Amino acid sequence: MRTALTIAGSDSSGGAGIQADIKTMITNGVYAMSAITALTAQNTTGVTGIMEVTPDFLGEQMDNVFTDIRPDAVKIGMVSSAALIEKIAEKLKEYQAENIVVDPVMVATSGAKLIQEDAIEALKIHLLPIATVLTPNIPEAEILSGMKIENEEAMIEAAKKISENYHCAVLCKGGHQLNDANDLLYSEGEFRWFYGKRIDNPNTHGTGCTLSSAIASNLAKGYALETSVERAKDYISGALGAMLNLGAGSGPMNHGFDLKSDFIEKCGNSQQTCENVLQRDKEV
Ligand SMILES: Nc1ncnc2c1ncn2[C@@H]1O[C@H](COP(=O)(O)OP(=O)(O)OP(=O)(O)O)[C@@H](O)[C@H]1O
Ligand SMILES: Cc1ncc(CO)c(N)n1
Repeated sequence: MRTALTIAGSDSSGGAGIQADIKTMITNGVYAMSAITALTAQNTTGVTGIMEVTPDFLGEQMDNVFTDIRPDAVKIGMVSSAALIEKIAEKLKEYQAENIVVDPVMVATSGAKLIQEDAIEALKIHLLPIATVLTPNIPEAEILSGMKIENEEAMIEAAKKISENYHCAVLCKGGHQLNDANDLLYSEGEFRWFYGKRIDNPNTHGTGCTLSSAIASNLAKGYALETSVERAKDYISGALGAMLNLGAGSGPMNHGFDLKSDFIEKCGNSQQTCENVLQRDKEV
């Protein structure tokens, strides 16, 4: 069985972070492991507290994982301090980790800040150059590129700039800001759009964590980057389209969505997408 490791923060309400990553990895057919960077006390309405682990303890978790069950892919989510980022980069290099997906988590869906200022610089210096693919949303891509993104042309320019500066592929997610859920992949000098129909669901807690973990799971299974992104888009459409409605704020998605019943009707996605997801389910 293929394996994946998530290095991220715990979300007590289970919709984002480590919990979303593990649910996604299991549903995408890989064995899931975790190295926790911080505990957060949060729910669908916001984050009330963050307790970080020490860099040494994070390193110890990674040592235990890599020296026993080697991950075929690694997903990195919330890492709030520069010292933790440096430790992750050191260990990933030491173990020559492959298929590294970096979700540069900066602000939660609820608006809470999840990264310290100096950590953004550390992210640029230490983590981006070893990433296989980086998955910023629009506000994160604006910070990493230093430019304003108000349309799809600017998205292309920013993704190209980040990719060239840090030598990694960049998937810039349109989900939050622009009209359609269209994401742009810039990789090795070429770009490709991944089109997604916007699903009218206000419960988007953990969409970024879920997408990046689904990409990592598919890379772990040996799919190429473009195919992994395609399959991850199908997965997020299914999980959002299942229309779970929990909590008083922006609620979590349903990872146990039932593809076989009313997926097409609820999700509203193309027949091709549904067939891709059904095929994926068969392989799992
Ligand atoms: N309403 C929606 N309908 C369809 N797809 C969506 C919707 N909202 C987000 N997505 C998709 O979900 C994925 C995650 O994108 P998003 O921009 O929401 O990430 P994020 O801002 O990093 O998430 P998070 O809030 O968890 O930090 C992308 O593929 C995006 O296109
Ligand atoms: C732990 C954690 N990671 C990431 C996010 C971003 O959605 C969140 N809300 N919480």
